[in-house]
Amino acid sequence: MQNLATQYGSIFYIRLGFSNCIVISSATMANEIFKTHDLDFAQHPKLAFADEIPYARCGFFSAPYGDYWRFIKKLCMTELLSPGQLERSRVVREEELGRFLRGLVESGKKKEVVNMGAELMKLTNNIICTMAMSTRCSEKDDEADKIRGYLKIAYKTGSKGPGLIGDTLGPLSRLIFWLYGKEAMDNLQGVDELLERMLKKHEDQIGKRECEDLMDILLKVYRDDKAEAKIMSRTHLKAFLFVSRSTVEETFLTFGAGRRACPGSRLGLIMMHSAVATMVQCFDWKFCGDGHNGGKINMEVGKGLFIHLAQPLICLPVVHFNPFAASI
Ligand code: HEM
Repeated sequence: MQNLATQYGSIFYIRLGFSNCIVISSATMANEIFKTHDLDFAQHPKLAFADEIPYARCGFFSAPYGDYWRFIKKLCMTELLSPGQLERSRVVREEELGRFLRGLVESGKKKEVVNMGAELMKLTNNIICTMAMSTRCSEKDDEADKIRGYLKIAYKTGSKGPGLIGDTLGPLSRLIFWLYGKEAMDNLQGVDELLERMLKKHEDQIGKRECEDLMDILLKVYRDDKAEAKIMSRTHLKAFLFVSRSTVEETFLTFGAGRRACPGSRLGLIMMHSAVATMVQCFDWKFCGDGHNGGKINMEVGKGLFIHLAQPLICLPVVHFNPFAASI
């Protein structure tokens, strides 16, 4: 895209399969799109199999710009991801970060290399799952294992076809759905049953939990008799909880902009800053990966829905400040 922009300028039109796209690459144009014409671009393209796959239209990202989207956005900004809720869930992040740090210190002491992508993914998943439903994704219990399994399959099948957005595939989408649709549907059926069980468990414990998680807050809203809350069905509720993960992209609009900008940007930055600060403050890093260029990190991007390195980032943490020294 960058090469094309150098050739064709800061605004150009491109066809991706059957989809029409406009690529913008200047601050002035971005301002024009996200401020002056924000409303015209507030509609996200729907997922390729939105009509077949349950949840596809009920999630936040794929929700059409309208009453439900406005309601969930308000709920995010005032409750779920509000500064107050982020402050209340600080202890969750501290605990998980401590666990992450302890693991790295142990690996450093044993001179064991670490797959950083996998460790950071585990850290983020654990934080988000605990904040959302008081369940750690990497615990050895049944539910956590299942969540991890479903997410893995969702990413895998999503990157093959069902996760495609817009009408990129045109009439071919029927063929792709025939190939991969069943896998996606079976997986979502499993997610649905699991979330239903977890919702029931949470419903039984309403008012008993000391620190409310996102599922508690959503359930309270769902059970509220006021008209606005009725927009939310049980499927909406589950779609919202089947949270998407994000990786960090280094652009000026990392979190998008305008009304569809990322509502989790504050939480994303908090998690990223504290993880990076911990890694820099406590360790020197020795890069040990294979498949890289003369000892340099290979920045080639892997295939899939989210931006990630094609080759795993394998490093040896060399401890230079051990915060647990007194207790270990
Ligand atoms: C560093 C981490 C993150 C990055 C780089 C990121 C980036 C983005 C981007 C680029 C968008 C699309 C904006 C657009 O379409 O214009 C987005 C949307 C979204 N993000 Fe994030 N995000 C991050 C973390 C999070 C977190 C932690 C959450 C929630 C827990 C979250 C929830 C969402 C939701 C719900 C949307 C859809 C908003 C809508 O459609 O109105 N994100 N994010």
